[in-house]
Amino acid sequence: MTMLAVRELHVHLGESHVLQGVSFEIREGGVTALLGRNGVGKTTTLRGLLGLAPRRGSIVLDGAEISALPTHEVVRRGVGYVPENREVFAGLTVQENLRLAERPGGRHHYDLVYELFPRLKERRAQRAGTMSGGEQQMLALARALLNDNRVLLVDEPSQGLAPHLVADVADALARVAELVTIVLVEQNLSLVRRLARDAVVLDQGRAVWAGDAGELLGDPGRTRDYLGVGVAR
Ligand SMILES: Nc1ncnc2c1ncn2[C@@H]1O[C@H](COP(=O)(O)OP(=O)(O)OP(=O)(O)O)[C@@H](O)[C@H]1O
Repeated sequence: MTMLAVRELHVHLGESHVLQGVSFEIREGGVTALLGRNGVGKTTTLRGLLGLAPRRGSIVLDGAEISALPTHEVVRRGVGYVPENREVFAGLTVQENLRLAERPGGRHHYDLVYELFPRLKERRAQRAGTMSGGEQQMLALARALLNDNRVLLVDEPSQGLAPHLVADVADALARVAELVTIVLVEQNLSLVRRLARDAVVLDQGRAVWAGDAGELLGDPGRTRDYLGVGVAR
């Protein structure tokens, strides 16, 4: 089943026509990677889906058109966002960060979050800013999982993390992907290889390839042409 269908999405930022008619579909469940060279518009696509960037085009979430909705309404319909750089409140405790993320009127899945991330439970009284980067990334994911989300948009979760922390974050994302559909922007192709079932590639303001992530990453020519890198190990 299709969870998210994007048709002819356009975003202008300042003078730049960054997204020039992006179209793709995200299947329900698992991880779809949104890939492409630096600056191609991956973050802008996530922000456009959320209404954080002014957009034009069609965005259908689970059968309902959401492209004209304001951000808070898109979020209320079950689209969670884990932005780049984690953005946790460093001076607040883990528990306070989670409490601030509670979406009014919905259910809050503390049991799920603490089961998935026992370290957050152990550290619930600790200030977020004193935790490791990997733990902060888990807190950022936990904030999105606390609410009833159908889709999580996760931007560069491995950025700036030491390799052993990347492995922890990958384990967490793999478990989260059993519960909710994930759209993942990620430069670390070994992480993409491990987690993603499907992939969409952006280039020059459009989606230029979509299909099986393993097929893309298993093809050195395509990986080089689309992503500007050598073969992912
Ligand atoms: N506020 C802005 N005004 C004008 N141009 C912008 C603005 N924000 C981003 N851009 C440009 O839009 C393009 C897309 O940026 P975006 O961050 O979406 O790319 P990305 O694919 O996520 O890149 P990266 O892999 O480097 O994170 C870039 O060329 C960027 O310079």
